[in-house]
Amino acid sequence: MIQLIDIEKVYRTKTIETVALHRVNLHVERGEFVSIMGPSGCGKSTLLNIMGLLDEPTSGHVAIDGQPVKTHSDSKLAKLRNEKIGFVFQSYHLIYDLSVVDNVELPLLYRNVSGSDRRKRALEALEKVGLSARTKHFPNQLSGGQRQRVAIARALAGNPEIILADEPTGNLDSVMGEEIMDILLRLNQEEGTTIVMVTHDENMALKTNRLIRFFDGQQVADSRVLEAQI
Ligand SMILES: Nc1ncnc2c1ncn2[C@@H]1O[C@H](COP(=O)(O)OP(=O)(O)OP(=O)(O)O)[C@@H](O)[C@H]1O
Repeated sequence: MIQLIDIEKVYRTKTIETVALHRVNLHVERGEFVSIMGPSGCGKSTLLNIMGLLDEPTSGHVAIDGQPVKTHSDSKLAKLRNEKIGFVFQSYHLIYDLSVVDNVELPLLYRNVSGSDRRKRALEALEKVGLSARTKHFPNQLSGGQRQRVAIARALAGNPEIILADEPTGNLDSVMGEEIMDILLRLNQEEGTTIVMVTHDENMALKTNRLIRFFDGQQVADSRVLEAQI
């Protein structure tokens, strides 16, 4: 589904060159729930941004459904991102002046979905995350776990094939973190959504079906490769 081939990412400033990713080869298959772990600064967010077509590698290439995206125009990349990928971030990235349902509708505005259809899909997405009773609230009237559920509903409203989640439980206590994890597991198991999740929490990572560890910009372990060797 998403293939990273020989990815290298180097950040250059006037004085420093940082190799954030080095020779990364990774194929995320449809239906997988992959967790990515590794110490701070090892390149996890950089990896997720490249997978999500938010950033370009310095060399190597990304393919979605077997199609290399290297030669795509910015507008074609944006369309692909909007149609296939949902993003969930540690700090929710909600718009605090908009109600819950308006936040969830937002990505559909860019897809020319009619107003009534937008509302219907947003309400369906909010139902999936158990927030039907909070649609008219504003984000600052919600708990952290509820805000993250709004962010997941926003990702779901676009009906994405893949969700990329960067430490989705990082700001939450363990009970709320478990709730978010249960929602993601349900989406993966019942709806077949492919999920790639960066996490610092080993317990969360162990619930997913593939765990990849990074260190200094390189993959150092992949549970799927280990299983294949046993
Ligand atoms: N825009 C940038 N400019 C320069 N260096 C950067 C930039 N973004 C990231 N880096 C560097 O690239 C490396 C990887 O960063 P990245 O944010 O991907 O790590 P991470 O594993 O997600 O870290 P954390 O767990 O702390 O979020 C780090 O050394 C970081 O300082």
